[in-house]
Amino acid sequence: MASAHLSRFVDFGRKIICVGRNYSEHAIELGNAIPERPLLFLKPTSSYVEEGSPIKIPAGCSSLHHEIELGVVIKSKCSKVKPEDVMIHVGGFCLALDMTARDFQDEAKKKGHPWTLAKGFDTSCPVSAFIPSEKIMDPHNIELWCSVNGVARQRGSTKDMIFNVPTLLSYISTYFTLEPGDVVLTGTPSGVGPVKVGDVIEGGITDVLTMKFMVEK
Ligand SMILES: O=C([O-])CC(=O)C(=O)O
Ligand SMILES: [Mg+2]
Repeated sequence: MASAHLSRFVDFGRKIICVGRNYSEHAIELGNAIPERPLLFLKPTSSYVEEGSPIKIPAGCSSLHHEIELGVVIKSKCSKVKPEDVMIHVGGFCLALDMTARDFQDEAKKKGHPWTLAKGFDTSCPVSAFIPSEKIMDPHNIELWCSVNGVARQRGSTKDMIFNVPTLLSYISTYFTLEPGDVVLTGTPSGVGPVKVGDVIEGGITDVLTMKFMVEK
């Protein structure tokens, strides 16, 4: 698929598959165990929001958290692929925020309920412009950062991922057929925290791109 088409992954993508607790320091900061296998959950594509539109706090949420993450954009259909064969299905990347209603998630965790509402509400997946693969020579050696109102909150390197991108994609493809335009969010480094109405969240991949979102009611 031509990357001009792939650049509109937000319009035609079918799935957003997210990985949880893929950085030890983040798992620890929320009091969670380090996973033995990738922890997966989904967001609906209706959760996408692009720059120029705001992030909206979901009804009843009193603790909306930012989680800055590297997104991997799939360019070709594949299923049950080995780690060594999977990267040819990657068309590029994006920067994303896995916006999380932490209070909803905490309640769901206590009750053993799914995270769907905590992670999948409208505007829970702000994304940057598409980044062609050529711009990221090594997805395991990039620096992600996130600030709120100009104050640094998160800074981490993708070299600290517990499961690297080929391992994640191979594992995911064992259970879900990956399709063009699908996006895999690869987990967040430490430093997650709350935002409120009027805040400005900025994120970046050092030397590659930045993005900015306002938080509204
Ligand atoms: O909510 C969480 O802590 C799990 C998650 O999405 C992440 O680690 O990126
Ligand atoms: Mg996350």
